[in-house]
Amino acid sequence: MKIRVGMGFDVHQLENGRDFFLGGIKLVSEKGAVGHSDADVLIHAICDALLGAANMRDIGFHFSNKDDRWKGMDSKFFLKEVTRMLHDKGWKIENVDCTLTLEKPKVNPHIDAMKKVLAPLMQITEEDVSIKATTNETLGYVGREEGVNAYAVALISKG
Ligand SMILES: Nc1ccn([C@@H]2O[C@H](COP(=O)(O)O)[C@@H](O)[C@H]2O)c(=O)n1
Ligand SMILES: C[C@@]1(CO)OP(=O)(O)OP(=O)(O)OC[C@H]1O
Repeated sequence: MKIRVGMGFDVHQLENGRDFFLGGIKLVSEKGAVGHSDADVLIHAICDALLGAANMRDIGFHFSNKDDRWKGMDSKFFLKEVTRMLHDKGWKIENVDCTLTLEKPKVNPHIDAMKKVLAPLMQITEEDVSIKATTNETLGYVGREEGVNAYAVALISKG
Protein backbone atom coordinates (compact mmCIF):
# COMPACT_ATOMS: atom_id res chain seq x y z
CA MET A 1 0.00 0.00 0.00
CA LYS A 2 1.19 3.50 -0.82
CA ILE A 3 0.65 6.18 1.84
CA ARG A 4 1.43 9.88 1.56
CA VAL A 5 1.26 12.79 3.98
CA GLY A 6 0.58 16.43 3.04
CA MET A 7 0.52 19.73 4.84
CA GLY A 8 -1.47 22.87 4.19
CA PHE A 9 -1.40 26.41 5.51
CA ASP A 10 -3.64 29.37 4.80
CA VAL A 11 -4.18 32.84 6.21
CA HIS A 12 -6.96 35.37 5.63
CA GLN A 13 -7.43 38.90 6.85
CA LEU A 14 -10.23 39.64 9.29
CA GLU A 15 -12.47 42.68 8.88
CA ASN A 16 -15.40 44.09 10.84
CA GLY A 17 -18.84 43.41 9.46
CA ARG A 18 -17.85 40.46 7.26
CA ASP A 19 -19.48 37.05 7.39
CA PHE A 20 -17.13 34.54 9.02
CA PHE A 21 -17.19 31.16 7.27
CA LEU A 22 -14.98 28.63 9.01
CA GLY A 23 -14.95 24.87 8.58
CA GLY A 24 -18.01 25.02 6.35
CA ILE A 25 -20.22 26.80 8.87
CA LYS A 26 -21.02 30.48 9.53
CA LEU A 27 -19.86 31.74 12.93
CA VAL A 28 -21.46 34.58 14.86
CA SER A 29 -18.62 37.10 15.05
CA GLU A 30 -17.97 40.85 14.85
CA LYS A 31 -15.25 40.16 12.28
CA GLY A 32 -15.14 37.86 9.29
CA ALA A 33 -12.49 36.70 6.84
CA VAL A 34 -11.75 38.52 3.58
CA GLY A 35 -10.94 36.66 0.37
CA HIS A 36 -11.82 36.06 -3.25
CA SER A 37 -14.09 33.14 -2.30
CA ASP A 38 -16.00 32.91 0.99
CA ALA A 39 -12.50 32.93 2.59
CA ASP A 40 -12.95 29.73 4.60
CA VAL A 41 -9.34 29.46 5.76
CA LEU A 42 -9.79 26.01 7.33
CA ILE A 43 -11.19 24.42 4.19
CA HIS A 44 -8.44 26.04 2.10
CA ALA A 45 -5.72 24.60 4.37
CA ILE A 46 -7.33 21.15 4.21
CA CYS A 47 -7.50 21.34 0.39
CA ASP A 48 -3.79 22.21 0.28
CA ALA A 49 -2.89 19.35 2.64
CA LEU A 50 -4.81 16.88 0.46
CA LEU A 51 -3.41 18.22 -2.81
CA GLY A 52 0.07 18.29 -1.31
CA ALA A 53 -0.20 14.66 -0.18
CA ALA A 54 -1.12 13.67 -3.74
CA ASN A 55 1.56 15.98 -5.24
CA MET A 56 -1.19 17.82 -7.16
CA ARG A 57 -0.12 21.45 -6.60
CA ASP A 58 -2.42 23.70 -4.52
CA ILE A 59 -5.88 25.24 -4.30
CA GLY A 60 -4.91 28.44 -6.12
CA PHE A 61 -3.45 26.42 -8.99
CA HIS A 62 -6.78 24.66 -9.58
CA PHE A 63 -9.11 27.50 -8.51
CA SER A 64 -7.43 30.79 -9.41
CA ASN A 65 -8.32 33.93 -7.49
CA LYS A 66 -8.34 35.69 -10.89
CA ASP A 67 -11.23 33.50 -12.09
CA ASP A 68 -14.68 35.06 -11.60
CA ARG A 69 -16.25 31.60 -11.38
CA TRP A 70 -14.83 31.27 -7.85
CA LYS A 71 -15.71 34.80 -6.65
CA GLY A 72 -17.70 34.52 -3.41
CA MET A 73 -17.67 30.72 -3.84
CA ASP A 74 -18.75 28.46 -0.99
CA SER A 75 -15.45 26.72 -0.15
CA LYS A 76 -17.26 23.44 0.46
CA PHE A 77 -17.31 23.20 -3.34
CA PHE A 78 -13.47 23.29 -3.43
CA LEU A 79 -13.15 20.49 -0.85
CA LYS A 80 -15.68 18.33 -2.70
CA GLU A 81 -13.81 18.91 -5.96
CA VAL A 82 -10.37 18.22 -4.43
CA THR A 83 -11.74 14.97 -2.97
CA ARG A 84 -13.06 14.01 -6.42
CA MET A 85 -9.68 14.83 -8.00
CA LEU A 86 -7.87 12.59 -5.49
CA HIS A 87 -10.39 9.78 -5.96
CA ASP A 88 -9.91 10.04 -9.74
CA LYS A 89 -6.20 9.30 -9.15
CA GLY A 90 -7.06 6.32 -6.91
CA TRP A 91 -6.33 8.00 -3.58
CA LYS A 92 -8.39 7.43 -0.43
CA ILE A 93 -8.34 10.04 2.31
CA GLU A 94 -7.41 8.48 5.66
CA ASN A 95 -7.58 11.42 8.08
CA VAL A 96 -6.95 15.13 8.47
CA ASP A 97 -5.74 17.03 11.53
CA CYS A 98 -6.01 20.82 11.69
CA THR A 99 -5.10 23.71 13.95
CA LEU A 100 -6.64 27.18 13.79
CA THR A 101 -5.01 30.20 15.35
CA LEU A 102 -7.40 33.03 16.14
CA GLU A 103 -8.18 35.12 19.19
CA LYS A 104 -11.95 34.93 18.87
CA PRO A 105 -14.57 33.69 18.64
CA LYS A 106 -14.02 30.45 20.56
CA VAL A 107 -14.31 27.63 18.06
CA ASN A 108 -14.51 24.72 20.53
CA PRO A 109 -18.33 24.89 20.74
CA HIS A 110 -18.53 24.61 16.92
CA ILE A 111 -16.03 21.85 16.22
CA ASP A 112 -18.58 19.03 16.12
CA ALA A 113 -20.70 21.01 13.66
CA MET A 114 -17.64 21.62 11.46
CA LYS A 115 -16.70 17.92 11.48
CA LYS A 116 -20.27 17.01 10.52
CA VAL A 117 -20.04 19.26 7.46
CA LEU A 118 -16.44 18.48 6.42
CA ALA A 119 -16.31 14.68 6.85
CA PRO A 120 -18.90 13.82 4.17
CA LEU A 121 -17.27 16.22 1.70
CA MET A 122 -14.08 14.12 2.03
CA GLN A 123 -16.05 10.86 2.21
CA ILE A 124 -14.53 10.00 5.58
CA THR A 125 -16.05 9.72 9.05
CA GLU A 126 -16.11 12.49 11.63
CA GLU A 127 -13.67 10.36 13.68
CA ASP A 128 -11.08 10.98 10.97
CA VAL A 129 -11.41 14.77 11.09
CA SER A 130 -9.58 16.51 13.92
CA ILE A 131 -9.90 20.27 14.44
CA LYS A 132 -8.13 22.19 17.18
CA ALA A 133 -7.71 25.88 18.00
CA THR A 134 -5.41 28.13 19.92
CA THR A 135 -5.20 31.86 20.45
CA ASN A 136 -1.95 33.60 19.58
CA GLU A 137 -1.74 34.98 23.13
CA THR A 138 -2.35 38.52 21.71
CA LEU A 139 0.91 38.38 19.71
CA GLY A 140 1.32 39.47 16.08
CA TYR A 141 -1.40 39.86 13.42
CA VAL A 142 -3.47 37.03 14.86
CA GLY A 143 -3.14 38.54 18.34
CA ARG A 144 -4.30 41.91 17.02
CA GLU A 145 -7.30 40.12 15.42
CA GLU A 146 -6.16 41.22 11.97
CA GLY A 147 -6.00 37.70 10.61
CA VAL A 148 -6.71 34.01 11.10
CA ASN A 149 -4.39 31.09 10.32
CA ALA A 150 -5.20 27.48 9.55
CA TYR A 151 -2.75 24.57 9.44
CA ALA A 152 -3.69 21.09 8.25
CA VAL A 153 -2.04 17.73 7.69
CA ALA A 154 -3.62 14.93 5.70
CA LEU A 155 -2.85 11.26 5.21
CA ILE A 156 -3.91 9.51 1.99
CA SER A 157 -3.48 5.96 0.72
CA LYS A 158 -3.90 3.81 -2.41
CA GLY A 159 -3.55 0.18 -3.39
N1 LIG B 1 -10.34 30.76 19.01
C1 LIG B 1 -10.11 29.82 19.93
C2 LIG B 1 -8.91 29.73 20.66
C3 LIG B 1 -8.78 28.76 21.62
N2 LIG B 1 -9.78 27.87 21.85
C4 LIG B 1 -9.68 26.87 22.91
O1 LIG B 1 -9.20 27.49 24.11
C5 LIG B 1 -8.03 26.81 24.59
C6 LIG B 1 -7.08 27.75 25.23
O2 LIG B 1 -6.54 28.61 24.27
P1 LIG B 1 -5.08 29.24 24.50
O3 LIG B 1 -4.73 29.95 23.26
O4 LIG B 1 -5.24 30.13 25.66
O5 LIG B 1 -4.17 28.09 24.78
C7 LIG B 1 -7.47 26.08 23.38
O6 LIG B 1 -6.71 24.97 23.74
C8 LIG B 1 -8.75 25.72 22.66
O7 LIG B 1 -9.28 24.54 23.22
C9 LIG B 1 -10.93 27.95 21.10
O8 LIG B 1 -11.88 27.16 21.28
N3 LIG B 1 -11.07 28.92 20.17
C1 LIG C 1 -9.93 30.03 -2.98
C2 LIG C 1 -9.38 31.11 -3.88
C3 LIG C 1 -10.24 31.17 -5.14
O1 LIG C 1 -11.46 31.78 -4.94
O2 LIG C 1 -9.39 32.41 -3.33
P1 LIG C 1 -9.34 32.96 -1.82
O3 LIG C 1 -10.71 32.94 -1.23
O4 LIG C 1 -8.70 34.32 -1.85
O5 LIG C 1 -8.45 31.98 -0.96
P2 LIG C 1 -6.89 31.61 -0.96
O6 LIG C 1 -6.63 30.85 0.27
O7 LIG C 1 -6.08 32.81 -1.18
O8 LIG C 1 -6.75 30.51 -2.13
C4 LIG C 1 -6.97 30.21 -3.34
C5 LIG C 1 -7.87 31.00 -4.22
O9 LIG C 1 -7.56 30.83 -5.52
